[in-house]
Amino acid sequence: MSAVAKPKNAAPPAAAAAPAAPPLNAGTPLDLARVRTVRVNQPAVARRVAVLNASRSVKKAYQAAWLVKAIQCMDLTTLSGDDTPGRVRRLCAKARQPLGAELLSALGLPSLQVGAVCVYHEMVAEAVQALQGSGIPVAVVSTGFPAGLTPMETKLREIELSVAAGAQEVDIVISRRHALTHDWAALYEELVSFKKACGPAHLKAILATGELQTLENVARASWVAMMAGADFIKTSTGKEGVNATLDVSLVMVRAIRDFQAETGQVVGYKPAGGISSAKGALQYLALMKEELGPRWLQPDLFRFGASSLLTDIERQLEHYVTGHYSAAHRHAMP
Ligand SMILES: O=C[C@H](O)COP(=O)(O)O
Repeated sequence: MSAVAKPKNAAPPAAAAAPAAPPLNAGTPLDLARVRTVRVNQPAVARRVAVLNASRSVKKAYQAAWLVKAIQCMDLTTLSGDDTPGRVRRLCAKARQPLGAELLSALGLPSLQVGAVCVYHEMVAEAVQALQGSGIPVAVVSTGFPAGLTPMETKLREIELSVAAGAQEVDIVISRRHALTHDWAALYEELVSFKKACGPAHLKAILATGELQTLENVARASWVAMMAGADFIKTSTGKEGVNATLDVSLVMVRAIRDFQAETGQVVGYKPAGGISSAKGALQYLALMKEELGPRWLQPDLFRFGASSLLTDIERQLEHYVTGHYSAAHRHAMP
């Protein structure tokens, strides 16, 4: 990077002190009557999303501060069949230092790191070792990710092995058929078993919303997952035809809001899949702030699941401090 100077007339992004993390979600008994009352007003969702899409995004120092927040809330991810220990080590180095030293200093930040590193089970031990001493947790995708069509026994063993290898967060996939056939009791039981197998690790429930057919199914599956003790609800694996969208996100965050109002339990949110632009990330941050409040802009309650988003954020931040865009390949992910 060419010499970077702090832009004039612009405050540097502030590094806010982290609030105390909420306890794990204890869940509730399955309340089928409550699940069945969940409705989604689709025209209202479309109107709200249109407003979000039309909103002018924040500029200059405010935008830089929000993009730094997006990095802090990122599950930096590699989920490829050709992942290697070397790639995972490079990803972990990036997780520890997501921005170059010069850029970091120009932003006035003493340090910065991502929310977590997300990998397949076979890469957990490598990631745990590479992140030692950083405080960055390792998240693992599990339970037959991405389709979730392996035997239950295998799924539970997979969770146990990953937690034993040091994963602190487990991103499980639900059996979509339970939501598609409205067998909410089966979905609840499955998730309760996953939660038990996680022990002290956080359970992040991937609903694979692009395969659930209706927003009502998304809303009801969100409720069942939270009743079963999910600490986060997550949209997608990144492998479905349709991944994270603002529509499903609105439905899911409103379920989180209502669940908290009715039970007192605080649940996090993770949109994932296809979020690769800084502009898109800003829309999600605005959604979280407006729908759930600033507490959901902290990494213990909000994460982006993304494999390539950091590249664009880095470019935008470099533009903020230098006034120039660099080539995307200069910020390529490992
Ligand atoms: O959970 C994370 C997703 O798999 C990442 O999806 P992406 O590669 O489209 O960013």
